[in-house]
Amino acid sequence: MSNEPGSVPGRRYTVWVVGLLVYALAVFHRSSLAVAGLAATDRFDISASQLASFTVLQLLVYASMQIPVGLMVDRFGSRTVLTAAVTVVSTGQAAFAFADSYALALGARVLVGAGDAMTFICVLRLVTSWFPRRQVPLVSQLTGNLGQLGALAAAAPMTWALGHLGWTRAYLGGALVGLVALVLLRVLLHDTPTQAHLRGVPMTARALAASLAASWAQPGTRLGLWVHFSTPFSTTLMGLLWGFPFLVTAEHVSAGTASALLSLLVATSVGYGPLLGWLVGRHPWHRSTTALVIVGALATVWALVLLWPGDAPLLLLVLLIVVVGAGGPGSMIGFDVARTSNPDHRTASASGIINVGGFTSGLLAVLAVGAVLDALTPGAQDYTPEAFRWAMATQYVLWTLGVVQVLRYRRRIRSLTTREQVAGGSSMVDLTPDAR
Ligand SMILES: N[C@@H](Cc1c[nH]cn1)C(=O)NCC(=O)O
Repeated sequence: MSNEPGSVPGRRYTVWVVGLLVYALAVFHRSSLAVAGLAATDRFDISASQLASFTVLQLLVYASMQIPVGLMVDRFGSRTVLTAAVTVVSTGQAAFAFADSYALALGARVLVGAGDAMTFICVLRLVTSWFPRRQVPLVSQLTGNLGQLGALAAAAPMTWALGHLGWTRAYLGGALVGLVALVLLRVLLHDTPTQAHLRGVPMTARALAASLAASWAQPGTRLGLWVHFSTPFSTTLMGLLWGFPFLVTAEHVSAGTASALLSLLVATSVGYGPLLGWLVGRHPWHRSTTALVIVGALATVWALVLLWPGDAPLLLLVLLIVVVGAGGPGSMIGFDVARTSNPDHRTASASGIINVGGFTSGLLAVLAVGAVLDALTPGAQDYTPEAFRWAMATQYVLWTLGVVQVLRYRRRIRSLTTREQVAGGSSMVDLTPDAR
């Protein structure tokens, strides 16, 4: 019944918009270093790999917190965890504003990663509680995609703020937006149409482990994890760290064109939402096929760019960006598979398991590219186009692993469910010994 709150359409959208704004703010903080690389190198007197360590550490903290955060959301509800999220991310960003050493700045990025890690799963849980079941795939897609607008706010406006207001005021300004978000969420956001706070039952460590094991035992949770692993890392790689240097150094486009291409990446990523949300809601049996098509398109367009003799033409780079933009939205399919494979009281912890996938593959991709670049240009000041091509080609290792696992778990789930069951909104498998 909690999924059919038909009498509250107005409040439903208010809650969703507030949740979406808080998520977009988290994405803003997550991405706010992308345009500040040179300023950060100067301020903390650090090398390129120390600069990359900010992003790596942030992703590591994010990925490692997903399962505890999922359990926290199922136990304490989205409103409470979102309040903690905004407080922690804003404190981290304020600390980053005043940090004057590499060590302090790293500590601040840990807080930013931790607060960010607590946000998205809360908002997905709100969508499940407030929207009718049939609308959940589309609204979840729109949440993930529109939230990326936070990355756009972190591009040009942050460049302007850094240039005109200076480091401390630019980052502090971002942190202060958190106060507005806190007021909005305390006043307007309730966990469900009937409860301000949705509390799960207190559980012992043993019961928590059993609940996680039950989610993990569902083949749909594992399928969702591998869908989320395979689809988004190209987008992360390009959007968070290596996109700009790859386009400028390996493809010889100007800094302005590279910035425009990276803004296009965010814009296209937002644009895929309605199409994928509709496809997933309409053809749930083919969710994994949709994800595999996206991975196939990514692998193909990257092959064209990397094998192109000399610099790829601008049109091909635009195509690359448009296809890479589908990775983030494609990963949302993973959350949908996990949602329909688990009961409502485990939705958030199942989402936490899923979210580990894409942030682990993103982290591995960022590290692999850095490692190959360093190995192929030891001691060199500038990376060569050749080194960049080999570095970007490491993505094929992750795609191969992801596709093998997606095929494996989809075969399993398809042998244990029927098309009718999945079309009816459930891919949950009865795993009790009697049922097998
Ligand atoms: N894949 C993202 C969401 C997304 C949607 N479109 C582009 N990206 C995801 O898993 N998000 C989790 C988060 O915390 O951002």
